Amino acid sequence: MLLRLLSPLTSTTIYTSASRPLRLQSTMSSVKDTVENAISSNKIVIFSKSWCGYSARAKKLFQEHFPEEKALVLELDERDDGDAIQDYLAQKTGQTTVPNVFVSQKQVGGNDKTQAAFKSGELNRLVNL
Ligand SMILES: N[C@@H](CCC(=O)N[C@@H](CS)C(=O)NCC(=O)O)C(=O)O
Repeated sequence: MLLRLLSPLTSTTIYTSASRPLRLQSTMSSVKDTVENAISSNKIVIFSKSWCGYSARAKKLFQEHFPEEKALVLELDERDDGDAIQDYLAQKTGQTTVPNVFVSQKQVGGNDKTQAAFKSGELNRLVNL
């Protein structure tokens, strides 16, 4: 990359290769916006995959125990930006798997942690913040 940029014979390559990071950058910032807006504008956000059993159990917990609260569910396998959202969440939270649950802007975690937070009363506390 550096050699290409320094070579006077590859000026067209300079433009081609320079446009790629710019496009990547704008994709990354719109994914960041998508995730951060979802979290800041919704009390309950579940980053999920439609075929995932752990995601299904987390979604069911909220439907059963907090039916009055409407959770925002993003099914990452059904979106073009799903992989990029998963990568961004990994960067943000250190968690690479779905579901990735947020309540009142706080990351709760995957299904196991969400079930544990429900049992301990922490989930109820966060929902009612
Ligand atoms: N212990 C985790 C397990 C989550 C898990 O294994 N999720 C799978 C999908 S069901 C996953 O994210 N696999 C990697 C992927 O789909 O990229 C939890 O309770 O949430």
